[in-house]
Parts: sequence; structure tokens; C-alpha cells
Amino acid sequence: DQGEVSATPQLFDVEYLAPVQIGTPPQTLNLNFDTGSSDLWVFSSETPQQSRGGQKIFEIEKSSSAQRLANNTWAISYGDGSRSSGNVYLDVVSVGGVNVFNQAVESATSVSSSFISDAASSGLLGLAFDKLNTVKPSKQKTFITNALESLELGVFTANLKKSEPGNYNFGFIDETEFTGPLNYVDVDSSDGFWAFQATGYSVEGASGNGTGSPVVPIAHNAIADTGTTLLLLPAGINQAYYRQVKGAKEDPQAGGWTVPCKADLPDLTLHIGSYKAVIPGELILFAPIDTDDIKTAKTCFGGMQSSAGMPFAIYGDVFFKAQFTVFDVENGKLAFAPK
Ligand SMILES: N#Cc1c(N)n[nH]c1N1CCCC1
Repeated sequence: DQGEVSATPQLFDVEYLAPVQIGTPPQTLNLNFDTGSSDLWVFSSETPQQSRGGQKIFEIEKSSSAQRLANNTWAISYGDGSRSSGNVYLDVVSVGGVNVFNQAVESATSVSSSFISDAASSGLLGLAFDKLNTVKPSKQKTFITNALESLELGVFTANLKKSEPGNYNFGFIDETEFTGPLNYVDVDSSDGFWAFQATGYSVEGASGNGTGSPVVPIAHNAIADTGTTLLLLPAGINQAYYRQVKGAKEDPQAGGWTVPCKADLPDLTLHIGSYKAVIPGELILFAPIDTDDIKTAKTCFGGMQSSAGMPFAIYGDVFFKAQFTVFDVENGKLAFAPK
């Protein structure tokens, strides 16, 4: 079996939503596919009215195949301080035609403010490792773990795009979505994340001769996380990069590095083993912070920020807009390729 779903960016590419069918008859909800967590949770008929902000909800009572997983609950909190919790059901879940029966569908009875105010997202579909699932007392499996035996190839892939829909594929690798060979890297899933080792970076134009700075070996542990918007890297990489940008500054008021919206940003190359992952400078220009009109805005937030204080760097959506990525569940590997 195999399937493909669109991944549609919300305003300023802050998150990407994909359609998921849940229950019988199928109810389609747009969920945030998150390779940084392992719970599939939804706004539902159990979510208090006061905690809804216009999201489409999963109407549990309308699904003839929904079964309560008695005496089990879930509660999750994310790195940005957001959190949600509730009850657990088993039901049929389909993504791009890939069907999983008896998938744990976690129904929210409580959600924090940032979820309430995100009207477009009906919840999350976790794609990290089962170890991170929060259901207690019986930890549940992710959609991809449950789907694995039915998939042609034990993989899923991410092909996100700047300001236009991309896609997630399940069970196959579409060679038309990338160029050149796939570069495989080892994954350490012992903490439940798609964690890997990056070996350094270089900044185009840094040496002034256009061939880019020498590789600076700031090796760092990183996770591949589609649920994070930006590229969060060691402070030293941020300093070396933004020092090349006239008008860039680290502004605690803004929450990090800002650049003039008209800046011509250099490319950033992330060295992963022998692979050079090039992040085009224009992807490191993120949302305007002084107005909502990018045409007149003067100051923009940087698409790369510091991971200082975090246990690892986080390769978020900015990275996946530049690099086609294979999440090889079968072999516990990641693979990257330019697009
Ligand atoms: N913070 C954070 C975070 C992350 N590292 N992966 N997914 C996250 N979220 C999903 C929905 C809210 C935050």
C-alpha cells in the first residue's frame, strides 16, 4: 500500500496541514504532521465549546467504528509551552488512502491558548517514535508504526515548499521530488526523536570569494522535526551567519535574530557527514515583525534562530523547504537530497 497527501502551508509557512480521514463514515480533518512528537490528537465533540476557535472537530458519536479505550488518558506539552490532554478512542484512520484500523485517536478535553487560536488546525498527527506517546497506562502506537506492515516500502517522505502546497508520501519514494542521489545518515531514536549528527556548516560568500567560508566544524546533535517552523541551530552558527547580513541583529524584544526584509541573505550550507545540505538564503527570510504587509515591512524575523538551552538543534520546516527528506522507519535512517 502507498499514499500521498498535500501539505498546505498556513500564513507565513508557520505550519503545514494535511487532510486525514477518521471514523466511519470518514470525517476529514486537517492535521499538523509532526515528526517531533508521537500523539495523534484532535479537537472533538469532547472539546469544550469555550476551548474551540472555529476548528473542524471529530464528532465521535457520529463514527460507528469509534471505541473508547477505557481508563486511558493522554497529556502532552510541547517545547513552545503549548499543551493538550484528554481521552482515547480507537478508530479507523486513513492518510492518502493508507488505512489503519484501531488507530489511537486522542480526543482533546483540554487545549492551551495557541491551539484554540489556530482555527485551521484540528490537531496533530505524530510521526516520531512510539516511545514518546503520552497515553497512560497503555502507551499507543503512531499511525506510521501501525501502517508499516501494509506499506510497500517502510518509509514516509517530506517535501515541503515555501508558500505553496507540498506533500507527504507514505510507502514510496517519488524520484521526481528530488535531484541527485539520496544521502543516508544514521538515526539515534533512543530518545524517541529522529535524531542525527550534523558535522558543521559554511556560509556562502563569507570568505568574500564566493566559494563560501571553510566548513566550520560546529558538530551538533539535531532532530528532524516537521512540527517546528524554523531552523534552530547552535548560537555560534547564528552569529557567523547573521554577521554577514547588513542590518541583522539579535533582538531580545523580537525574540531572536531579525534582518531587514530587503536583505540579500547568503546561503547556509549544513554539513551532515559528507552531505552538504544547502539552505537558500531566501528561506532564511521569515515573517515580517513590524507590519503584516511583507511588501512594506522593514524588519523580518530570521528563519534560523538559536537552539541555545535546548538538548539538540531542531531542523524544522525551513530545512524541509530546501531538502527532500526520507524518514526510513524500516531501517532507522534519514536520507536527504536537494530538490
Ligand atoms: N514547540 C514545539 C514543537 C516541536 N518541537 N515539535 N512540534 C511542536 N509543536 C507541535 C504543535 C505545537 C508545538
